[in-house]
Amino acid sequence: MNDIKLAVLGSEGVGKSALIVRFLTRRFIGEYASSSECIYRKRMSIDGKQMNLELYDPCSQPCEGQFSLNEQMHWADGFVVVYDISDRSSFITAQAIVHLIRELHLGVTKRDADSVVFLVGNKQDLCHVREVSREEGQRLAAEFKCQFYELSAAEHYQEVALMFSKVVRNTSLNGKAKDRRRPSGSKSMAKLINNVFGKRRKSV
Ligand SMILES: Nc1nc2c(ncn2[C@@H]2O[C@H](COP(=O)(O)OP(=O)(O)OP(=O)(O)O)[C@@H](O)[C@H]2O)c(=O)[nH]1
Repeated sequence: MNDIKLAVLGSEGVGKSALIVRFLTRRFIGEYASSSECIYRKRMSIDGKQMNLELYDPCSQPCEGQFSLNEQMHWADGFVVVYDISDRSSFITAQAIVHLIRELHLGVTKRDADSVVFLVGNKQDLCHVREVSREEGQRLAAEFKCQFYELSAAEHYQEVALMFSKVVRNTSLNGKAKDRRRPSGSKSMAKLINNVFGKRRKSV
């Protein structure tokens, strides 16, 4: 599996764009337009293998032609679910998203119960106003079989890059395992859905 599609999900203002931009450009930019959704593209090498990565960054405000959550679930091979450690309500939203990802069944979407989900507590630099403990994050991740990270898009580049590289690697390995046991067809259906929705693409 050389084409990897990742959806970065979470409630408004948790730092989804900040994490993606940090990963793609190494920079932290304070403010990001949140009125449009984007698919960013990047070619990267993992274990000596070239990968075509697409990263979906949804917009929190309603915008034209927006992916519904269900469409996001169909589209993506792997998920990064983000919350803000200084905002409990964002943790509750992250919990609901992870639950939804795990709930949808094989056959309904291209994913199955084993799809790769990383749970990320962002804004670790705001730990003095923390509302969600690291242990709560770890517990949620363990319950839903996710990998767990606490990060700061504002302060960490290496950790953010490592996290994204791991999601890509794990998603690629997971896809290979699925390809071996899955009858052909579901992949082309996913591609069709992607073409029909014809998302705007950005290259960084
Ligand atoms: N202190 C701190 N602020 C951050 C961090 N990451 C993002 N922010 C800030 O949080 C705000 C929201 O960041 P965005 O990246 O736009 O969040 P988003 O989840 O993409 O938001 P929407 O596009 O509205 O859904 C901005 O003011 C960022 O500067 C972080 O790690 N630490």
